[in-house]
Amino acid sequence: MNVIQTKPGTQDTGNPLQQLGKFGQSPWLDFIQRSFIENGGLAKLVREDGLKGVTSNPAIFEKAMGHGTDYDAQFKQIVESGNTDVSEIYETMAIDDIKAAADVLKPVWDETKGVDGYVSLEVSPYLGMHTEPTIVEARRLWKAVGKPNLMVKIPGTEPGVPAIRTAISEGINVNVTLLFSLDAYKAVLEAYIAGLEDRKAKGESVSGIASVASFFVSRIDGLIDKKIDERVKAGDSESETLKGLRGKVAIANAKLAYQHYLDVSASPRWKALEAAGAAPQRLLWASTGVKDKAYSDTLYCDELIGADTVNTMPPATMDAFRDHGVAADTLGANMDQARKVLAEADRLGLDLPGVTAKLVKDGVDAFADSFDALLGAVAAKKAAMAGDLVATSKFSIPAELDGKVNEALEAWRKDGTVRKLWDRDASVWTGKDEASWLRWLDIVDDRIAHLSELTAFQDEVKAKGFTDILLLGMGGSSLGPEVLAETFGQRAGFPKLHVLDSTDPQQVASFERAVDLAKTLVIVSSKSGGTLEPNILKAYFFDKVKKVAGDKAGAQFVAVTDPGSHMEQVAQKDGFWKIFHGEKQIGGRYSVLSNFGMVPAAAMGLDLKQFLDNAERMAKACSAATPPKENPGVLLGAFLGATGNAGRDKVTIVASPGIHDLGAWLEQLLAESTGKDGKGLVPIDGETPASPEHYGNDRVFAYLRLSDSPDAAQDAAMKALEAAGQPVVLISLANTMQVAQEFFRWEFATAVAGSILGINPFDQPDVEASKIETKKLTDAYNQSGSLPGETPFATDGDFAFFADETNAKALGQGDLDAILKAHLSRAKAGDYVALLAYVERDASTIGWIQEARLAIRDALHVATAAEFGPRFLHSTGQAYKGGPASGVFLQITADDAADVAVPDARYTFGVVKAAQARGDFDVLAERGRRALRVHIKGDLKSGLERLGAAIRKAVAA
Ligand SMILES: O=C(CO)[C@@H](O)[C@H](O)[C@H](O)[C@H](O)COP(=O)(O)O
Ligand SMILES: O=C[C@H](O)COP(=O)(O)O
Repeated sequence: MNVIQTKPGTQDTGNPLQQLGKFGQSPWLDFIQRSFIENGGLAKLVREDGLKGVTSNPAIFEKAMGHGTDYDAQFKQIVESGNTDVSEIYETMAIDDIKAAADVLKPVWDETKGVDGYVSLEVSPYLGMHTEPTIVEARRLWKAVGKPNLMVKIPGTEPGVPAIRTAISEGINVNVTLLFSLDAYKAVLEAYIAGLEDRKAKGESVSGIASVASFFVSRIDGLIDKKIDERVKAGDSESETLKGLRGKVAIANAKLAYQHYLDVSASPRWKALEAAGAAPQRLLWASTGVKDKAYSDTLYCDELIGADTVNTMPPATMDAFRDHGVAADTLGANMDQARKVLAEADRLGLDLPGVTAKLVKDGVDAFADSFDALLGAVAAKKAAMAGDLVATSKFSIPAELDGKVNEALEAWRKDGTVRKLWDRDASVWTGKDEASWLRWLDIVDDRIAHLSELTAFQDEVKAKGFTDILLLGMGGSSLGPEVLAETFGQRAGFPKLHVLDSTDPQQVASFERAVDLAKTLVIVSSKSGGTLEPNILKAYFFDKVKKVAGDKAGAQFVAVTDPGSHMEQVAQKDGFWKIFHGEKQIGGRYSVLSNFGMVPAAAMGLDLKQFLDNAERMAKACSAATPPKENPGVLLGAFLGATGNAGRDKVTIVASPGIHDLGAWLEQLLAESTGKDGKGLVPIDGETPASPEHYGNDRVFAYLRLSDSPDAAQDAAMKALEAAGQPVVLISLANTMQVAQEFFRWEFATAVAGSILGINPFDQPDVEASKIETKKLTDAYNQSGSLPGETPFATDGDFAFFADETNAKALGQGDLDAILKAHLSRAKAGDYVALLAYVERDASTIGWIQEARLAIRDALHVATAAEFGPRFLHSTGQAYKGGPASGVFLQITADDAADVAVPDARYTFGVVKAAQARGDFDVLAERGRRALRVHIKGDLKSGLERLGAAIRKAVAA
């Protein structure tokens, strides 16, 4: 704005700007910028040119804040003062500008007794089409600025009109923006009058309330002239008349609006309000910068000067008008000519109503676009300033996919879907019950608010001197805690966390041996409280602890469960030390930042404040106000969703050794959330990365890299994959505490990907199916003392092979080698092979399954999953049964060397595990999946060795 210069010698006679006052028009400035206020530029205009007001809009703030360094100092201070989201940053800075400008203009307000001296601040452009939120926002801004010379800008759209009436009736000064048509203006003036009448009816004063109606000018000519030019170019027979209308329609339209103002001002209805002290709602000419260089640059000033009006001019227009504008009473003149112009425009079919309707819509959209750009710039600046305080993501996407990801991001921006998501709008997904599953969005704030309960528990656990914590749970209730245990290890002065999520009798016995039950805190973790595994595991360990602690066993038990669950009743009956509640509106796989993760985190001695602050940082980065391209959760979700839709549905997770277990948690989040209705993402965790030729074109790679201790081989492999054109997202965590950020980022991304894939990411229909089949089998066992008989379709020594009829037919009657060859050779490009082992999960079985899966991957170039039952049933099991039918499944069961009894039940852990394997297999078969079960009799170790050799042989060329 320092381009504005007062011409020497104009002070005495008054330059054109100064002369406007003589004709009853107030010049306002359509511009705001911090440096311009701070360097005295604004005050100078007031002092020297008689400037009487300032208007701002989202586009103006975008220009001010989105570029340059004016706001850097305050920006830094806000970012450093705590966790803020981008809209809070924008608003703090915008409100400070508005307040500062209001202070500069306050003397004008005083002198003119509230006629002039206003500064306008617009409600969020995202609200333009919603009445109630607009009212709420107008009240909020009015209060936040707290200056008598503020005007809140509200769009004069159909939904805006009732908001204007309410705001006026509440004594809020209103600048009505985005007015293009006479009809819209009439409705707005009516709302103003009705708002004042409402006050009067309530016995409240109507004086001291100010309003302007911002009627946009140049944009109308912009569209009409374009139509004219097209018609002329096409050789329209009325070309000459059409050309004569260029640059005339907008002014004629404005003149008619002014006539309406005059008519209404003379009406008895208005006179009554005026007598009671009401001020008129003046017409303000906006959009007065000339767009067509062929016109005089003061066109929309010179022609629109009249009493009781305002012209808000962009800086360049103000400079031009000061320099060579002509101040004269023009607005009421040549009315016949104006009417003629409009009649001609109508006759020639230029469709002014259609043009103004389009301009309203375009105007709302354009302000939203500007706001997106502004918030995007704020977000980018914030991210740069945060450095590695927030884990970063970098995408490497081949061109053909990049377009699809960008399309998804742009669609999310245009449709305001991030805001809809945060508004819990189920239409983001399938429009079913999704809104009831979104409490995870604000659970971090909730836990921070209740931090003292968790830290008190932490202190008590420490004081009690437990040596171990045994957490019993499945899926969402165990995998989050497992990440904590694996990532952070034992903390000084606190017990060691062990997570048991198996019904394998050997595994149960191993865990029992690993802890000193007299000094162990047992956390029973089940959201529903009805899941079979945690219930029988609780029964087992409660019995065992009773043996060492007698009646005081309950004092070593804590339950984490949803309010009113069966587990809560059990815990109450058995006198558990504590019961922590989960949130019913959070599904298990989204529960890690609720008590399901935070209670074990507290017990193991994690710094909860630091952990939750980290999670909050990411939650803020993913906020409703952060546009998709800067929103880490949306970026990742769009990447996963759009590439998934393009056939790259195997999400291959590679994580640095220090955070390796994140993959197990991610598997359940992605697979359970998206793998349904025959669609979805199939997570591939723990596959050691290989050179590019080992992969097909059905993959995307997510590399979670711990910057302080990366793995060189992983780095090299991922670089090679990027170079080979595989889509890769590199997520860099500065330290292990940032796993808290990844929990939130990936939850958000999964919800976004679910929307793009067109599924409900919050149900798990196919997990339930397996549970039902398992229950049938355990019920049968309880009645008869044995599981229903089954006959293998083939046997080979210690191996027995089971399958449904269709699979059995496809696999034939051969020996181990032949059957495995027949089965594994069914895996073609784009398929995946999943090994599902129902055996103890320990170093040696993990080593075995890894070796087997890598042999398959390297020979067949297909994705592989290496899973242990029953834990995967609460995780990837959903996608295997409900997701894309591209899986080839090899289920591995074995005789149990020793079984373990379940208290008060006829069945044993071994029976439960067998029922789970069979139940799941039945559902896989029923879904037409390619599935084979191989049962190992006798010694497990040698059986696995032989099976491994057969697998390698089967896939060898
Ligand atoms: O509405 C007001 C003032 O009330 C203005 O700030 C208004 O937004 C601006 O004049 C226009 O957006 C500028 O229009 P244009 O030059 O982009 O056509
Ligand atoms: O992912 C959730 C598992 O199916 C366990 O459910 P739960 O927490 O209700 O026991």
